Amino acid sequence: METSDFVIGQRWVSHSDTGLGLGIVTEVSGRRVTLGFPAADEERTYAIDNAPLSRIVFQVGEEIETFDGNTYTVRDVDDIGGVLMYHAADADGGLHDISEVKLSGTLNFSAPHQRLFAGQFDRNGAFRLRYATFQHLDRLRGSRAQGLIGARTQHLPHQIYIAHEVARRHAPRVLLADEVGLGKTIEAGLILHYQLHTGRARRVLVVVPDSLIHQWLVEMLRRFNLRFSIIDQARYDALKEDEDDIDALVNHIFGDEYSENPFESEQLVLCSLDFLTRHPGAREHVLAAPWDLMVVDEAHHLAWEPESPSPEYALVEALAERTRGLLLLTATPEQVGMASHFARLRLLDPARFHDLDAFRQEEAQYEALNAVVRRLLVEEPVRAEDREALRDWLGDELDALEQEADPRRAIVDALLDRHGTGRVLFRNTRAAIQGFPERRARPVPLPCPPLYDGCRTGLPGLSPEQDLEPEQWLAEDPRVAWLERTLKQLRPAKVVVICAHASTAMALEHYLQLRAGIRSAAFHEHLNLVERDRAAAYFADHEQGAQALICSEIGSEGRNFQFAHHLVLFDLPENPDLLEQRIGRLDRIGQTETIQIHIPYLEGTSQEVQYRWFQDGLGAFEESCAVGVAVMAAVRETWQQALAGDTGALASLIEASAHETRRLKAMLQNGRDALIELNSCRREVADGLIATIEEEEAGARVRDYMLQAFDILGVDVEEHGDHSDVLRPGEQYQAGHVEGLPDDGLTVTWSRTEALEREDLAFMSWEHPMVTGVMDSVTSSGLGKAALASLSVKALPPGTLLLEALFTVHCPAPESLQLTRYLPVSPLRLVVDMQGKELSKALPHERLNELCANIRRRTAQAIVPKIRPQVDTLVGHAERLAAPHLEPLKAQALARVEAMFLPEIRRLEALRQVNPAIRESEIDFFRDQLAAAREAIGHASLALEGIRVIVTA
Ligand SMILES: Nc1ncnc2c1ncn2[C@@H]1O[C@H](COP(=O)(O)OP(=O)(O)OP(=O)(O)O)[C@@H](O)[C@H]1O
Repeated sequence: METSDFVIGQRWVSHSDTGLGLGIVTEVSGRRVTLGFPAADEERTYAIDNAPLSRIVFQVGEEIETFDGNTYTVRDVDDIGGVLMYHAADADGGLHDISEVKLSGTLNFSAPHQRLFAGQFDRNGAFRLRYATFQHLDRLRGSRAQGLIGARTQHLPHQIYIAHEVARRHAPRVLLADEVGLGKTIEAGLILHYQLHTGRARRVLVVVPDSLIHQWLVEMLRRFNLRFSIIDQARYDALKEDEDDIDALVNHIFGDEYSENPFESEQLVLCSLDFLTRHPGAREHVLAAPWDLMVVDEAHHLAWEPESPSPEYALVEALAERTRGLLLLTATPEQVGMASHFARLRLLDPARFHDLDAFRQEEAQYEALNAVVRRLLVEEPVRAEDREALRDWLGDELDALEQEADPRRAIVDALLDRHGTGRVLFRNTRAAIQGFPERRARPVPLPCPPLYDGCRTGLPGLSPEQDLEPEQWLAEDPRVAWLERTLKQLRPAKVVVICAHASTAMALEHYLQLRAGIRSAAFHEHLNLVERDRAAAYFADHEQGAQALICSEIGSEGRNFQFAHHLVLFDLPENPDLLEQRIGRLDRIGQTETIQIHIPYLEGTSQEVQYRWFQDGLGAFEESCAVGVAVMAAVRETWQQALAGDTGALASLIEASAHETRRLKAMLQNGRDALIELNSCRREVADGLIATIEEEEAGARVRDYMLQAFDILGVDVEEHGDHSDVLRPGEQYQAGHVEGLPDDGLTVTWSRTEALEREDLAFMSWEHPMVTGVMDSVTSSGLGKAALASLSVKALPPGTLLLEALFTVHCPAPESLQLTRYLPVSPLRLVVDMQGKELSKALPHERLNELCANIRRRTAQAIVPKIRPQVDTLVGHAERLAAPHLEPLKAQALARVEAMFLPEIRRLEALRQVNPAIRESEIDFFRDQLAAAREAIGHASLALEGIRVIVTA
């Protein structure tokens, strides 16, 4: 009997809709046949003449599955009246007779030749796309640029360096402490993007102050295509409303207010620290949810004293213990003191930072350490006294480090880590980066009105309006009239006005808007998040927007106002780090002009003292002053006396502060800062990375690939500009393969430069979700897995069969091992003939693409059953020829795994010498990971991922 004659009970598959699974013939009537598809619970009727169906016949040695889930291996097949009877063995060798009627309705032809035999083959173009996809994946996964090419950002060396250095780590736990406005949010975004893109992390929690929620949300989406979900009170309120009465009753009985944990239902969560610490339910939920990576912005809020950690610190500590990756961001790490700074380092790496006193003593050694490190990097041979110092610092570990491929670098890294903050702290400064516009202080001394007679001095003198009615001070405080005048003079220039208190900001804004007719907006903690963002957006609007934004201190943190060049400090903060935060709103990447810092102060009051101290003692207006808090601690008493009105104290305050500033800066420059700088940006590495990224972006590789894919997947492309296109679903659109293409189309650019100028265009890079989605979809689906082509070349007689086979390395392993990092895709292409000769060099892929033609589907379907034995032989030849390629790939992967884990293990062993708190189990964790990875790599195999059967004509 011909296998194409339909008989009730036979199993067939639809090659136009493979998702239906394995069908069973239920009716044959006249010229029509009806099939049931149990897996899809569907029935379809076809015209017999052109039914897109292929008969499924399992061969001896193949595995079959029955509808009750049992599997068997076929030993023999009989045809009984057109319906097949399989004689098959179970796992114990017991033989069974199984009619094909009993076969499972789900069909999973993973092997390409099985797909071919089942009629599930594609055109040549799909096979080419599949091969191209594996090749690009392999190149991209092996590239140092991987994870760094998708962001809509400029390539700034200090950011690229940090992102690359941190994001590759198994457990990225660092303090990003660049000076204000140098792009810590962007660095964190790059690290997140990298970790998510490479599958190192899936669940991310970002914790920020209330006022920065929206900015983070927007920045992550527009720059990194990362869509975060905000969890706040509103989300909890909505949850409560959604719960029906029965839930409420159950929860009431079991004492659980919310049955759902919203932190578990989202992958990328953005949340305010304040909300988490205030809302006990949220606190419990966030701790119960698993996270791979956590980011805490403005981490200086995590105050800590040895006996009394703040609730914010305690919560972050609890989360930090449960989370592999942790990024803490602050421009002013020492704002609330040295102890808190140490405590944050401890959150990151408790094994290394376990003793505050020891940490303090280490700081005293930084100058000596720096001197040795510098010499080590440039001098040859190493001086005898330096060798001695190295032996002291590193002990026996020195011997192992000397065996490394680049021993000097390994020794320097170990020194920076074991005796500095090397691995965990990154800080870039304006001085090191250069190219920032200047900041100019414009003091405006004003007479103090009698109104403030009772509160000119001490801390109240910094904001004397606090205890008065707004009507009164608005009328009499000369800073108000000056502000009105100045804003009018500066019109239409945008001006950010910052004052310490919300009440001052509110009153001022009210006055400017209603009485002075100046378009302004207020930004303070009494506005809700939406109102704050509306105010910031109104201020940012170039044409219709506000001229002035009047902020309370919360506006001085994290926000981006670099489009403005004028800053008015309506009052001055107590803390020099807060001053730096305020100026940092304008002094940020993207600022194009000199920043004018207007400082109206009332003569003879605390305001004048504070102005003179900041200006003459610390020089903190015109330059970023990282030592401000340390100087403050040293001169605190004199500062308080000066604020209290003691003019003699003011002179000594300025002198002592200037002296201490110079001394600390010089000391840090030679010690701590120098060490941190060494570690924070290695320019030659950063430049190399940027060159690699730019090389990847140059040319039109990603566009060419996507055009190839769009052609197969039915997406219409219309040229839009030099680097941009409009994409629209076409008639043959295969929605399942293309993520995020709206029905009415999408305008995209393939150029980073254009993407930075035109935010309305989607930036298509190798890491855009649509591109990665297409690549994933091609490799994980059967698209292009099997193809049939004809070839006419004189050299080969007609009817000759060739096989172009594509293999990749497969290594099933728990996801947590992240083995794809070490074992690249490594696509292997072979071309074989029936004699088992390997012809890939003689017939390169591109040449075959030119020469091969598609075979009409009906003809192909008739050919396939006839050439089945030959195809099996060709596949056998290909597998035999491929096998020897596996071992070298495994060896390479093993070397990479060891290079990752062995230094990690050695480091913990070295740290344990000084820190008994490191448990053996912590070191065992890495040893176990290494052992598991070794074992998994041992089981890696080559898998046949695609075939093109070529028939010469
Ligand atoms: N590589 C980049 N390309 C384009 N814009 C950038 C880049 N890096 C930073 N920016 C922009 O510079 C500004 C400052 O960056 P960001 O907010 O990340 O700084 P920050 O160090 O977190 O600041 P702060 O200390 O105030 O929190 C932002 O407007 C950001 O969008």
